[in-house]
Amino acid sequence: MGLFDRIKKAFTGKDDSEEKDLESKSQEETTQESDKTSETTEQTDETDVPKKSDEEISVESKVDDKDEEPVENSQVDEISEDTESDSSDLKQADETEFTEPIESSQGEPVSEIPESQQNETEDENSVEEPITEEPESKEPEPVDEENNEESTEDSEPKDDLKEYDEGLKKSRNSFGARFNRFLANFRSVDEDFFDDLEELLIESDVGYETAMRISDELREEVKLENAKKKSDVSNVIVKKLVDMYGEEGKEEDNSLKFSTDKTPTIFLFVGVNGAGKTTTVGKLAHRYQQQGKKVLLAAADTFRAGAIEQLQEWGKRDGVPVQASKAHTDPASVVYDAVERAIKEEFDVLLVDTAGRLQNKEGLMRELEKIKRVITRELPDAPQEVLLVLDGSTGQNALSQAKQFNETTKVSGIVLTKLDGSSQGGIVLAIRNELHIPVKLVGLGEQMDDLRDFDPEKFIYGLFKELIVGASNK
Ligand SMILES: Nc1nc2c(ncn2[C@@H]2O[C@H](COP(=O)(O)OP(=O)(O)OP(=O)(O)O)[C@@H](O)[C@H]2O)c(=O)[nH]1
Repeated sequence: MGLFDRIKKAFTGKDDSEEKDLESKSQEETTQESDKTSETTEQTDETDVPKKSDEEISVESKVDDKDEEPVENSQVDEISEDTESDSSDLKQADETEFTEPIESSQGEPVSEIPESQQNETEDENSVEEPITEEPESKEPEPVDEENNEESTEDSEPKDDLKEYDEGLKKSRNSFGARFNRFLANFRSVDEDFFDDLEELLIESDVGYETAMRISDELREEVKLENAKKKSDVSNVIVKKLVDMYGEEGKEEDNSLKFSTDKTPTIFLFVGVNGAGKTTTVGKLAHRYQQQGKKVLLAAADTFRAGAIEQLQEWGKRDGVPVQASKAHTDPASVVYDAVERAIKEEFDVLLVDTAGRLQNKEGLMRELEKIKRVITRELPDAPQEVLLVLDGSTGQNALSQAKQFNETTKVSGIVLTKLDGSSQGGIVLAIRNELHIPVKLVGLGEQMDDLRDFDPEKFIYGLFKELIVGASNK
């Protein structure tokens, strides 16, 4: 069973093949009924349906012809080579102070989907209905600074599925609206159909290569599945997207690696400034601290003014110590001190926050290499993870940043942040299909517990919910 059918079965209780069986059964029954009652008409050719409904669209013969398909390069977003200029756009975000209420309790993963949720999903709009903006979720009430501790204890843990569902609402609406506009324009599956489909996919950040691959494979599939109605075509497209994603990720291990002996586990966080490194370090420290682990943070961004204080602020909120030095100290020496301390004082986890920007790109990459060498010299199995933090809302820039970082600093996993924002979501498909670096964590908000282990099935459901469930309401 492909990923699409697995997700559909988990969330609606039935998969496509069962639906098709049901459909053909009911069609058979209807035919038998009409045979009995019909007094006159004898249908000689079963495929020749005399009256086509408005929705039906013909698959033209040229669908076959792959070579003739025009590929418009101009549709492809230019991928910026310069991470420093990418990051300058994000600079403003640095200034944000952490004034949000502190929420606590790491949500534990839920394996079962609550029944109430299943029923709810079955009532969702079908794909042919425009997906209207869902109402924004209610902002959490601000919490009085002095009462933080009390509310931390009282707050309910968020469950994973709900977090994915709520966190991906904007991305889902944006993809859904785009997809509906695309479907609304269609009358037939011809060359224009494939041009528009490629445009839709590229705009949704799935990446150029992936968009072309999906488009090519769909030519065959639309024919094979004999997709004529809009709902059939839509189903084939979403199924293809999801199944291809499942296929590409078969060998992928999304779990975080830990030290296998008594030595501390070290995670090194890299990425351009503003991507969300410090926030992710703060969120993860909170998680491990809540699990009873002894956590140390290292402030190895000694370049950006305010970066050390920002991490120290997180340390205070999390109740964990921060190894820091004065601004402009050699970051490798801060990391050396942190590793020594982590070993000596038997910390379980050391999280290292690094600079997102130096005078130039080469300098940054050299610095990251030096930090890694210092760690490995002290603890040969560390760092257990080099996590590249990418801002999910920067689309294709995130992909080019990942390529650059991976060339110089071997990245073991990706943290995709700000998926609760205006991300198109497709970047997750592009990362898997084009980079093959596993996404390990996702940021679904700014609060302390808005960091989740990446769960591909919940992510895909969160992103395509209406389209997957809608496909069962054909
Ligand atoms: N909505 C949302 N905002 C996030 C998320 N993760 C981080 N942010 C915000 O993004 C902004 C930048 O985050 P930082 O953690 O300072 O980024 P950084 O990579 O450490 O930046 P430098 O320290 O300059 O290298 C802050 O305002 C964070 O609150 C997320 O998952 N969702």
